[in-house]
Amino acid sequence: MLTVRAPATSANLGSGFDVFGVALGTPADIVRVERAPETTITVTGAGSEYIPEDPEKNTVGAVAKALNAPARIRIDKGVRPSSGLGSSAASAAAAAVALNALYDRGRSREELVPIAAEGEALVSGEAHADNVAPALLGGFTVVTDEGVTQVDASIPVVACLPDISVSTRDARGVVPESATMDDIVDTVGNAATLAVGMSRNDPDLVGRGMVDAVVTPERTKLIDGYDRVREAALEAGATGVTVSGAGPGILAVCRRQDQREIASAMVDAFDAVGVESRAYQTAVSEGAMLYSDGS
Ligand SMILES: Nc1ncnc2c1ncn2[C@@H]1O[C@H](COP(=O)(O)OP(=O)(O)O)[C@@H](O)[C@H]1O
Ligand SMILES: N[C@@H](CCOP(=O)(O)O)C(=O)O
Repeated sequence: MLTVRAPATSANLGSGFDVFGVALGTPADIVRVERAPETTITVTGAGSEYIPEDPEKNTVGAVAKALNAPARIRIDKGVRPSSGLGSSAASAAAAAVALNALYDRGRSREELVPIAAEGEALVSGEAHADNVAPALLGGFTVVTDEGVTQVDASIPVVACLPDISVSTRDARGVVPESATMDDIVDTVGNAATLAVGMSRNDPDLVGRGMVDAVVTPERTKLIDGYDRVREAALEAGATGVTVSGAGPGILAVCRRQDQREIASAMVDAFDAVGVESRAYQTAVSEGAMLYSDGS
């Protein structure tokens, strides 16, 4: 049996829609695999009641099919589905690493990115790889049609997850089909600033580069209390705040000393609009880890 832990991820970071992503230290999914004649899946943990165990409908089933690696797969969810924290991607990335090792497929982590993205196509309609790339490679990743660029980074963040659900498929439905040239120029500048900030481990530059006037404003309408929570986080010292992935999670970038206060300000702000939430005080961290061979 092989066990893999794959982390939650936060995609987009505002200015990098469908391109940027980071691996988070917590939460994470744990996936265990054993060889079997046919793929079977069991799911326990956070939000497992909303996750299909049918291999045709679960992201890990798509990965097992793509690697031609049938297995008994057990998923222990730490990342709640429809969270904006790459829940479906965490399972897919973990399964890709585990099944690649179980069947000695010899694929590199980079080669596993499009395979894990097959799972995303299954649940959100498009094989966007901006969650599976950081879940597999760790740090900060830039995904384009030409491939993936990765840098290790260690930026403190608070990921605040309200007790509401927004499906990635629905949130992709509100993405505008076009943008003005002014907005495109601003977005390129912000994205470049953010990427430099990641490579320097500079929370100020990263926060400044998270601003996006194209996709994010449409998605914040789906999150009760977003403006209030964002203001509260900025007042408590966050250097930048945006929607995590497709939402409803909200990501605040910060300096380590401000992290605790930001977490409590965000939870209080959601509370003030009648929404329960939980805040993860974490950081940009490493990718999927192959834990053990218990056989
Ligand atoms: N292994 C899995 N983990 C989480 N969600 C899964 C998995 N397999 C299929 N799903 C489905 O994917 C959807 C959640 O994915 P998505 O909307 O992209 O949310 P998230 O942003 O948390 O990844 C839910 O409908 C869920 O049932
Ligand atoms: N780029 C995608 C990312 C979705 O992330 P998720 O964590 O919400 O699945 C998008 O913005 O649609």
